[in-house]
Amino acid sequence: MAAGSSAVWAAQHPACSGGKFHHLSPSHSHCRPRRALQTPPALPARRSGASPPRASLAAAAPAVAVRTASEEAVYEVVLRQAALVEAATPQRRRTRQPRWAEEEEEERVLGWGLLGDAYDRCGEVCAEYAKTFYLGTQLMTPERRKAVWAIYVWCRRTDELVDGPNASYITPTALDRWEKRLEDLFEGRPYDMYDAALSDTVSKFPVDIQPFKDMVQGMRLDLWKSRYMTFDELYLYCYYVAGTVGLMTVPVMGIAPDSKASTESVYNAALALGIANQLTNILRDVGEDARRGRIYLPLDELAQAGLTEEDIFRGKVTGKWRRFMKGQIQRARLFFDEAEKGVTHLDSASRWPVCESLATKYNFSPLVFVPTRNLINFITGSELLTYPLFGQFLGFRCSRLCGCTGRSLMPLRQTTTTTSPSVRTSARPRSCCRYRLHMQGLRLHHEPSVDHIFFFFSFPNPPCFAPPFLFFLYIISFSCLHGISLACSG
Ligand SMILES: CC(C)=CCC/C(C)=C/CC/C(C)=C/CC/C(C)=C/[C@@H]1[C@@H](COP(=O)(O)OP(=O)(O)O)[C@]1(C)CC/C=C(\C)CC/C=C(\C)CCC=C(C)C
Repeated sequence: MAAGSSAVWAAQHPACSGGKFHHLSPSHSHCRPRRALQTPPALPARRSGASPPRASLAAAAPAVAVRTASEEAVYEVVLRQAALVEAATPQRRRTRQPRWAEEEEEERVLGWGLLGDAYDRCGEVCAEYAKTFYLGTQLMTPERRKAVWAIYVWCRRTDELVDGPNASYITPTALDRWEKRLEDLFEGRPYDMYDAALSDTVSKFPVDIQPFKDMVQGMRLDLWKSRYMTFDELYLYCYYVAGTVGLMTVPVMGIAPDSKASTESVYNAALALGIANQLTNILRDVGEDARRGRIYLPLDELAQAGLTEEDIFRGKVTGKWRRFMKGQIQRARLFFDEAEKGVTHLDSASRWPVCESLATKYNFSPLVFVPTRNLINFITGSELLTYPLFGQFLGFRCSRLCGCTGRSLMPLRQTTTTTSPSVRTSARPRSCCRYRLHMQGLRLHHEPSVDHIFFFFSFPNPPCFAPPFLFFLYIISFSCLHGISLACSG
């Protein structure tokens, strides 16, 4: 499990190491492993040293390699999902029937009727919200592609509950209802077309409900929690809202039949990719979050760096801030490293969209990818880490705004719940600009903005002296080669 940073944290808090639930208190009840997490069924025997991220951490903090409370809790879900997959596909390493035969059969089952329509609708949503990802899924077998679409749509809708146009009306009760609806669809009682597609998916693939429930739990946190005292707390949040995506999708994407890696290690990598992405988003959005009164940074580490909440709110860039951010970036990199190791063990037809997710974050033209890692490089290199605090103030917007439409994915019924003022003010603020534009019915295209300039800083030794078209080629080849080498290796 990705845990590099936690080991660093544990190294700084030796009294708290040892996997004890040392920091749990009533005020941090979300950190308490829930019953479902504590008693997973049929766990496979735990291999010693089976948690790769620990190894990657060992370099950073060789003395400590013990899971923290959150990591323990998440690890249980990983084991549980891995066990489910192992049980469902005992012969996964054997050769399969030819791909064309699989595809023909899948098309026959999914290609027509109401279910076919439901999946097509999911595909349309993906194509609208996540174009590059959608294109990547075209390389998957039809059944897998459609299943990943269905999962994507459920995640997007869940996220939209607290991040969409009706976020201020969402209460814990509304999230409880959403979770009940999830349970129903897992039991074959879908509520609408999108649910029907997911219901079909979970009946065909060995997907555990726990990561889905955990994502809802992450949305619950967002309703009331705006501070994270330690990285352990933040880690759990990142698992809830992003690490879960990896656990949901790998059972669908499949592990390469000839892979020698343990199922568990592939799941650890998948988890790491989600966490790496979320940490990157957090570092990118420090300024935007601060303007909403939120700090998704470990406050104890902030204090150790000699920084206060006030410094964040003031957007003051100092030597202390840069040093602090470098540490945070280093941590995100460890998670990316961990994720990268797992990609080659995925079924070859499923690797592309993952490589896209690993290698790209913002597409500022239909052709050009900017690697996610390079968002991290950019945060490190560009004007020495000032962007997360100032970028948003200066009005830089990410081109992830591309491709949004004014259509909400939520049924009206789900979003008209009334709420108390306190809940209303604490609803998650991210991407609200995007949704404000949604509300105004505007369609956003590639925003010409200063953030394009930043891409100059986002590559090692950028050829800033080159003519623009050479630079253009440089970007394409850098991103594509990285993606291709990942997808083809192994
Ligand atoms: C193949 C593939 C990439 C599948 C993932 C498809 C899928 C189901 C995506 C759901 C994404 C989603 C809508 C989640 C809701 C919560 C949320 C918003 C999480 C954040 C994502 C998106 O960031 P973005 O910046 O685009 O979002 P905002 O505009 O800020 O709202 C997250 C950061 C989570 C993204 C998680 C991943 C990319 C993890 C994917 C992991 C795998 C596919 C496993 C890979 C396997 C190995 C072995 C490495």
